[in-house]
Amino acid sequence: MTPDLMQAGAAVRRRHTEAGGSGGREASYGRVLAPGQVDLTHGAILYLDDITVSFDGFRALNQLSLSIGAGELRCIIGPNGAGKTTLMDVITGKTRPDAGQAWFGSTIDLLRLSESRIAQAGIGRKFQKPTVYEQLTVFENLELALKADRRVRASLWFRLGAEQLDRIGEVLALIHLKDQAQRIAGLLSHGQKQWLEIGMLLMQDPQLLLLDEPVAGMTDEETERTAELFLSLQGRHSLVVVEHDMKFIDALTRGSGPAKRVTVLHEGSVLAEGTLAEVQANDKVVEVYLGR
Ligand SMILES: Nc1ncnc2c1ncn2[C@@H]1O[C@H](COP(=O)(O)OP(=O)(O)OP(=O)(O)O)[C@@H](O)[C@H]1O
Repeated sequence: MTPDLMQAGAAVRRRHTEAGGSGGREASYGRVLAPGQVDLTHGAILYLDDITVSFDGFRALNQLSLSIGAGELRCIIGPNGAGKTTLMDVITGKTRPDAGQAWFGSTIDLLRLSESRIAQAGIGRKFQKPTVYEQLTVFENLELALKADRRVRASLWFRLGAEQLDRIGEVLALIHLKDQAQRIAGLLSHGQKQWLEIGMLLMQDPQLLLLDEPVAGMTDEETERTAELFLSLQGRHSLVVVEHDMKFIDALTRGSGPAKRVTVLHEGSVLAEGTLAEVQANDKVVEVYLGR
């Protein structure tokens, strides 16, 4: 972690202690119980510092440090075995690192939380394969995702109100499935199933979305529409997209809004970071990845 961010984080925790909280890691843990409250005072939604993960002595992640800004859309690329999936696993609590720190905002210590707490805190993950409920309609899938949200369950006793119906309508429009709301999900194309699953994640309004190879198996047109969808989400959500498809990365990083950064992983560490053009022009990147 950069010294200024470390100091800033420590100051926030100190202020909390002085205000009567328990302070330190316990304070971070306590904050997770108030969903939706991620401290973005310092601009970063995710901060990983010096993360190492070993499997039988092999370092899948090797002192990896990474910072994602609030509202940012970040692409992560890297050759097979670079550590991309392991990185996602650390962020979501599936894999515990041997060393390092992982913060969600300035105050939520991810290494202290279970996988389900991390999801509740506002980190949603989309795996490569869509896992929608094939027998249910598109609408019912979204409805179920909404009901899986503890906040909604507690307040609505499982009955959808106007606000929730509006939210489902909004997400249906975002994922280009408004006309398909009553269609059985099993009949959707592969790309549409992927969008539906992204929609299901969106129903829970995660602040950080992790997307693992979201366009694998999509047609060119579906890939293009997925890029549009992600670009429309930036700002409201922060997105980390792991992808091999360079055309898709190109579409994402060319889109409107602030310049998008691409991070290149290699052998468990960050090899390069910059705009797509910058990393493509980087000799080390060409050697280990793009030139293969
Ligand atoms: N549970 C595990 N046990 C042993 N080795 C593992 C385990 N998980 C990952 N690895 C190894 O760690 C390295 C990084 O794997 P990881 O799956 O994170 O890479 P990746 O960048 O996602 O690769 P790909 O693009 O092929 O999905 C690989 O060499 C992999 O074989």
